[in-house]
Amino acid sequence: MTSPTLYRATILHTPTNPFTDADALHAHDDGGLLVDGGVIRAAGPYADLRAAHPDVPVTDLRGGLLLPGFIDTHVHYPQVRVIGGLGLPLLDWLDQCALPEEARMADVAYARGVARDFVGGLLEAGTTTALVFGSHIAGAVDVFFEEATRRGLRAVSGLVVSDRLLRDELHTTPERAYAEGRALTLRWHGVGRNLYAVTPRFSLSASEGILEACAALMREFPDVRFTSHINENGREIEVVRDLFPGARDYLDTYEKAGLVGRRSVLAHNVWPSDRELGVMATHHCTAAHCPCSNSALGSGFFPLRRHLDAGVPVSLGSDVGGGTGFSLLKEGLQAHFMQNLMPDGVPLTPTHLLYLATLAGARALDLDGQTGSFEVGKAFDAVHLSPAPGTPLDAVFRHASSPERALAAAFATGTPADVAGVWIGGEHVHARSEVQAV
Ligand SMILES: Nc1nc2[nH]cnc2c(=O)[nH]1
Ligand SMILES: [Zn+2]
Repeated sequence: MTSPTLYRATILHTPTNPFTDADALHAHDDGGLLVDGGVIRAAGPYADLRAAHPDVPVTDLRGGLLLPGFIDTHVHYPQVRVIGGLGLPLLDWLDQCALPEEARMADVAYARGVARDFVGGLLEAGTTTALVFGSHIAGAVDVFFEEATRRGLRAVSGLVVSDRLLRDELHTTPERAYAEGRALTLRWHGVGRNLYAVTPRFSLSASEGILEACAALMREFPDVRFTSHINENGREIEVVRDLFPGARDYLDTYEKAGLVGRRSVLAHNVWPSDRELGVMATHHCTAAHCPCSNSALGSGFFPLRRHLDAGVPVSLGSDVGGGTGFSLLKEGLQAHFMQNLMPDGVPLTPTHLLYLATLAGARALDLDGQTGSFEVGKAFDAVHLSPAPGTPLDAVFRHASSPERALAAAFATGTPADVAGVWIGGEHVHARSEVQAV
């Protein structure tokens, strides 16, 4: 475990939900966090903490912003190398870009390289916890958890299962899905920072039999998480309707199997019915909003206001590789743009964006007792944004009239190049390599 450290920085976090609490943003120009054993033991003005703990070594992070580590609630590990397949709608993009690459994960050596690229990409973007769509290949899921463990990421992931309409190499059977999922759960769930997520790809590629196998796993391991896709694209929704003639709607395909609960995260939900929103709210099931992906694949505008009015929790996802990169700053900005462009959009402030990128994700994963904000008793999961001198963001930071103004600029123009350091459970898991001036 790490020794006690006092972090000094401009600190911002949202210990509550700004969609329901006008005072959700907590900002300290010269704040302090006392961290011991990876856990935040005290928080407040730096001067007060220094006076109370005069002998503890100080890590001075002034000149930037210290935020809770970002929480990406929808991202695909095998797709990191196919980011950028722009201009195709979902089902064509899957056929032409994503699925051929996902089939390559049968080669474990290849999967190892992909896992390194993927976990490195998350950490460099400031993501400290991620709900990760694993691979259809069990060996490649092991490789992912090994790499997440090596780098210290908080990973929630599992075997992706499908038994129709993808490619033969990616199909399994309900029996094998259950057996491999069970073995992976026993190997990884609750081991270190890892948690297991039962993950049927989407109802289009999942028979009732395989959804039932997923449900059997969840009954056996009631604290695993559940994730899948829903209501992303018009054509996809039509096919699901044809495949499940007895279902009331898309959500019903998961609901009938007993897969919708407070530890369920459904990605996209661009085209929900009122019934679906009502059921998601009743079960505290989260919608993971992936605005860059929705734009890149032309999926549509996420009806955030309808989700909020119905009481459905919403978090953010990068959806790499349908999405365009790992930065949740960029996802926040794109969410803001899209709401601005909608007739009934929700005006999103920097405080909303910070919440969506942090505590909302922790709540979606039922990890808000451990991460998502800087409250005493939580793990020290943090991202230090400190732009390189001479960049426009550096100029804004140096002249910002308030921490909130600097936060707005971080969402507007920040990138992984501005992530100077990342901590998970008090461990310094990423430090930006400084480019030498020539
Ligand atoms: N965006 C996205 N949607 C999906 N629906 C089923 N699989 C996928 C995927 O890989 N990406
Ligand atoms: Zn996805």
